[in-house]
Amino acid sequence: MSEFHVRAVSEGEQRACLDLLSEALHGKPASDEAWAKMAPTWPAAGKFAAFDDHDTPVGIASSFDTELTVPGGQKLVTAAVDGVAVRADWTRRGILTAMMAVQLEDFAARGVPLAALHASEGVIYGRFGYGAATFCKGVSVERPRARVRDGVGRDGVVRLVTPAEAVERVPALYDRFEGTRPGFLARPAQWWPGFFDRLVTGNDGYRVAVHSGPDGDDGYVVYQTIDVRDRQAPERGAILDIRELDAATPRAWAGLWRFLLSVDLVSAVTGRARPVDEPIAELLTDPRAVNTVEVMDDLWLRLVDVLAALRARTYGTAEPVVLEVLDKQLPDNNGRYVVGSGGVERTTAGADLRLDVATLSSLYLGHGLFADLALSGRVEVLDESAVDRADTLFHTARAPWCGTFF
Ligand SMILES: CC(=O)SCCNC(=O)CCNC(=O)[C@H](O)C(C)(C)COP(=O)(O)OP(=O)(O)OC[C@H]1O[C@@H](n2cnc3c(N)ncnc32)[C@H](O)[C@@H]1OP(=O)(O)O
Repeated sequence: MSEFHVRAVSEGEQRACLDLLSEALHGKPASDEAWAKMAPTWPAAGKFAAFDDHDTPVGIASSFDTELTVPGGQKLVTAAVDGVAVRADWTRRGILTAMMAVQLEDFAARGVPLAALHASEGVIYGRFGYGAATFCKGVSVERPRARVRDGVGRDGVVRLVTPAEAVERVPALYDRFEGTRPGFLARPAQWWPGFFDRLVTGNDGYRVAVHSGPDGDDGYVVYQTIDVRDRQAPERGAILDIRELDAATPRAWAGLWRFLLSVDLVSAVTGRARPVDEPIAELLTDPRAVNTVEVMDDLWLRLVDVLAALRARTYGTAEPVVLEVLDKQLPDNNGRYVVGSGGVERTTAGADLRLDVATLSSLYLGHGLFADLALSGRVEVLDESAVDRADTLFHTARAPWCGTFF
């Protein structure tokens, strides 16, 4: 059987790695034209690959550095893992395991405290210390029933902008949203062309509307209408599907929703990746106009430097707890940590709760409860009274949400 070796990707090898990724995700190799556009956003830096005996890439693990907002508002450097694949004829031979090991060691050596990704399947990344840390919901709002409460969302102005204007304005606008929620991901310059620009300048009919309040532009929405009318049911109207909706203020948020629900010939406004606690029903006179159609994991997080990550976030008010953390891949993280409102230290005191790094990573941004994970055995309880304290310490007022695909 052929062997493989894992090493950093060199200049000139990126295109073969991208083709490998596209094929594993059942896409097509990039055309010369597509690659010319893509190349500047797909640098060799941050990429590790597995190569066969002929130095042909058979696995890829790519990432770029950005920042993630943690509870309390601090932004932590985060490796966003944006492309992982193994060629179909090389799977289940340990290539992903080997690439993850090299990648995590690289993050740790560079002092990157967090890593994050969106998982193609729920069973892949837990073994490497990642836990589902933010969730999102899919909603469908029945437009004929949806009346926005009087006086809400009327303070500003919403205007449709051209794709060129959206490409120019929205990145700066997006920077105004920093710190609004735990899980918020900064979008570096290399992110925009491949995701936002391609979407709004492409042929799928995406429209962009910008909200302006007293301090200027303060929110935007990207949406697409899908016309499902036919001769038998001309009254059905189109589906207006939200791809992104972000706002710097509650007023801008309400104004954008009021606008979306005012678009004519629309039967339903849908969104696939909204925050789980987005209060759409509260905006309407009939809360039953809103249907939650699914709740999905969103961002998977991995604490790479447990002490630095625990120290970076704030906590609720409760007596401290001692957490014992187990980390197979990065054993420097193994040990006990006393976590309290006043800060976090390593400790030799006895543990109250024992958990692996994937479980801690999924709780870190404020999603979920220690109590629930204790029920499933993912948190081992050594002191019963510590469970409530840990939940009070880690709770966040707003549900964590990422909202950026990469
Ligand atoms: C962040 C992102 O980019 S998400 C996108 C991830 N990529 C994809 O989904 C593309 C298609 N799939 C693939 O390319 C590959 O199957 C990968 C990358 C998911 C897995 O690569 P492999 O080299 O096969 O993984 P590896 O051999 O190291 O497996 C490690 C363990 O995980 C398990 N595993 C890996 N992938 C899967 C899977 N999709 N389903 C179930 N178990 C899996 C293996 O069985 C193995 O378990 P074991 O240690 O108990 O034997």
